[in-house]
Amino acid sequence: MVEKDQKIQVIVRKRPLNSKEISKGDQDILLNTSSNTLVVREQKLKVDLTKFIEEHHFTFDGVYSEEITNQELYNSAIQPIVQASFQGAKVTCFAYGQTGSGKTFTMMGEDSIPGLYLLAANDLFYYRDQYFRNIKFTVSFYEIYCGKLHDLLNDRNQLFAREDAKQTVNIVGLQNKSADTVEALMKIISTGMEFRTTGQTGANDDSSRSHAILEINLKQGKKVVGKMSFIDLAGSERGADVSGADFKTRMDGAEINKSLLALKECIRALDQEKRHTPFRGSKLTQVLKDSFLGNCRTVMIANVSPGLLSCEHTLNTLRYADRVKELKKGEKGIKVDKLVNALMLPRQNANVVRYNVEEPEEVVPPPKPMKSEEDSSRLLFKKPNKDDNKFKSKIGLTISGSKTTPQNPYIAPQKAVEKKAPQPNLEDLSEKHEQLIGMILAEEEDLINSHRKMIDEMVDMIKHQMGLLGEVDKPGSDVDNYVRELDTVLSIKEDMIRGIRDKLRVFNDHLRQEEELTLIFEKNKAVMDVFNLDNHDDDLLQDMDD
Ligand SMILES: Nc1ncnc2c1ncn2[C@@H]1O[C@H](COP(=O)(O)OP(=O)(O)OP(=O)(O)O)[C@@H](O)[C@H]1O
Repeated sequence: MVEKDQKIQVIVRKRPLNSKEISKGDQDILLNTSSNTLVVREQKLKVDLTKFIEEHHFTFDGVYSEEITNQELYNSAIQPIVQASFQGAKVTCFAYGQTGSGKTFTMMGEDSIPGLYLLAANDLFYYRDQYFRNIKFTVSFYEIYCGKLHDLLNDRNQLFAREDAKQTVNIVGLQNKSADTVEALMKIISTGMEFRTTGQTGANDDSSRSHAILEINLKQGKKVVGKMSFIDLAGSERGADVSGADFKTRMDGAEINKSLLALKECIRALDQEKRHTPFRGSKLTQVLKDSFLGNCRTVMIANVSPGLLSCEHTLNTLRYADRVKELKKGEKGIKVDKLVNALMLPRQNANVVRYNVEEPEEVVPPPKPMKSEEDSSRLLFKKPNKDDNKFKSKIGLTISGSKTTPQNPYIAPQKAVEKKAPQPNLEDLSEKHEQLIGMILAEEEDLINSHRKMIDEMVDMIKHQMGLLGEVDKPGSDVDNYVRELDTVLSIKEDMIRGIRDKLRVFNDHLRQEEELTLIFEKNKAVMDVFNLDNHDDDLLQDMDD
């Protein structure tokens, strides 16, 4: 399916809908249109609440549907690089994607279904036994969690990456275990998997917050003559996890984000044969430096969930994978499907197509309101109190000389509405006003809580920075790490301040709007009261006319 000797391949693997998703009524929104193209059918709502589908078209080196087995995926995309590792190449296979998109299923397999680890192990030993009897295998397995290295084959001991004078990155103290049989190799891997981080919360899904790096070295004597690495990357959605509950979660999310961005940049640099590759951008790319230099081959598997409910994450994964490798000119033919062409639907941009949905679709969440615009449309008035006449005296009414009474007392005088949209129904608006007040109260509470939380996080941040300074002051310290962490801390600080400022601004805007609208309301109500009185109090109107 994919070209055998490409240096970099980016492929997509779609998993089937699972029973939970099916029982929730989730729908498959991914369409394999060919062996290397995929369409995401995103359901959206227009401002007028009509539904439409936006199609996003992608092209990769290979797109594997839910029917493709691990074995078929392996034969097509991974076996060629396993073979290349016997020709001196450093080969790397990345699994990228949202939590639950099938990375572990692909890498480890499940029950009696073998994953890529086992399939590759079988072949490594097979080729060795057939053609390269003098080669031995050693294995290391470690993870990067919160920017720190932990040895999965040695009790999760912390490890340190050091760059030597030749700028080779060495991981000091990393265990390298020999594996003489497939079974021994698999045993080492499953031991390492058990050590994968469960994090402070003890939740298993915390493994999705770490990158796991499995390296199988092909050795002739002491010399490494080839290398095969499998990298199970942190859940792609974790990078966006910067609004987490505490400073540590934010740091962690920011670190994952940074490492995934740096990885993308490094692979792009490799693809475009750039002279500079930004390895130092993250701990992940720093330790993988060797795998990006010289004779190397990389396969990135972007795992995606098929359901509508995962649409946003799926699009993020595909966009990331799409940018990892820009297919060369001519390779990226955009195929707009025939139905869409037949409908003469407008193309929004290179790979996005939209059309209306005729049948009512289910599960379409409404778009998030745009803060400034939407909120102002909710501007609300107090419920009119028919007995409340105090405005009459407060407001100087300017009603035209006529005594004609409007049919509907809720309509303000003609003069007032001439240049404006029709007047709102005061009953409705007063109800909405109550909602605005509710919103303001909730915003106030949120603002105060956020401020309190910011102060707590600032304290954590200061402690962290003191630790960082303590580390960098030590002789032979990891300055790259210091620079990266400082950068992360500062950007978290900026985000935090920006976040709270935004809340403050919105809160202030709402307060102001509420004041203005109450005033407008009072004027309207006063007018209304006058018209109500008109039926009963000719003397008053006469007074006002006068
Ligand atoms: N290709 C597939 N065929 C059948 N089932 C699959 C496939 N891919 C994934 N699944 C199922 O989907 C579920 C989630 O997959 P998996 O645990 O591999 O996701 P993950 O990306 O590794 O998530 P995490 O980051 O939480 O470890 C599992 O129950 C798995 O059995």
